[in-house]
Amino acid sequence: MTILDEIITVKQTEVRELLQSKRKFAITKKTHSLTKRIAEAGQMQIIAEIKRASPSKGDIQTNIHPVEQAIMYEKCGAAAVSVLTDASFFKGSMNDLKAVAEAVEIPVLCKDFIIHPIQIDQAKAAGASIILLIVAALSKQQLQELYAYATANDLEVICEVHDIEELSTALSLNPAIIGINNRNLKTFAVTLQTTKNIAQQINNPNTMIISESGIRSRSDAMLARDAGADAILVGETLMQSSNIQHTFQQLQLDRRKKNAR
Ligand SMILES: O=P(O)(O)OC[C@@H](O)[C@@H](O)c1c[nH]c2ccccc12
Repeated sequence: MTILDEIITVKQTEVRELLQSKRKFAITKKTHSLTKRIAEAGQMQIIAEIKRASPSKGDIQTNIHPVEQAIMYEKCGAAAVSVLTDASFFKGSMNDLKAVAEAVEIPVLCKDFIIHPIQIDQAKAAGASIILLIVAALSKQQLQELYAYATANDLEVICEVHDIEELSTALSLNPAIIGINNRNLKTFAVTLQTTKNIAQQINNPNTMIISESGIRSRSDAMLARDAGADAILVGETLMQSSNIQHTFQQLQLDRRKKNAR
């Protein structure tokens, strides 16, 4: 059993409990657009993550205050804040997301393992503007249904892929945003080569590409940018930084010209 299988088993239990609880989630919440921010930006954008711990790294930073961290990210020019809401493996919570979404004016990404529409209702009610759908964690049908459900609810979706096969599944949705995860969620192996290999296969110049995971330095950011990334998603490096502003400056780069992919 891979770690991804383990996580999905826990999610199935969480979904069952949510459904049994008959909790109702608020349906009206204004959302902010990540695609708009990316389209209007001259620089490659940074999506900055709140991540206390992870299954691959254990504790990363357990005593930060999510709201203060998110406000700092916003001040430094983050395009969006990603909040890990999974409790069992990442020590996050939906309350973190809610508190962050109330405190910032930029879009907030609910970073979780979504397998059921009720999690989308919950994320939206907590203030998320964007959700993540992990192709490796879903059947084709689940992916299609969840994608349609989220977009019908005015949420933006990052369709996350790790290999070419997952990319072709994702592309069948004609998604606005593809997230290329440099970390294999089954083995935890990280290589930025993944962004390069996969981005090459994305021919639609309007599809936004986010390079996710393992970005530590300016040269990593350059590699992602040169591979065609419109944005990078950075967790650990920012969570462990003693000077977030400086780390942002290191990672901020001008965009490559469109069509140069
Ligand atoms: O901390 P990193 O290596 O900068 O990675 C951030 C982000 O990409 C990573 O947290 C992530 C990407 N996809 C995910 C899916 C589930 C959980 C976590 C993730």
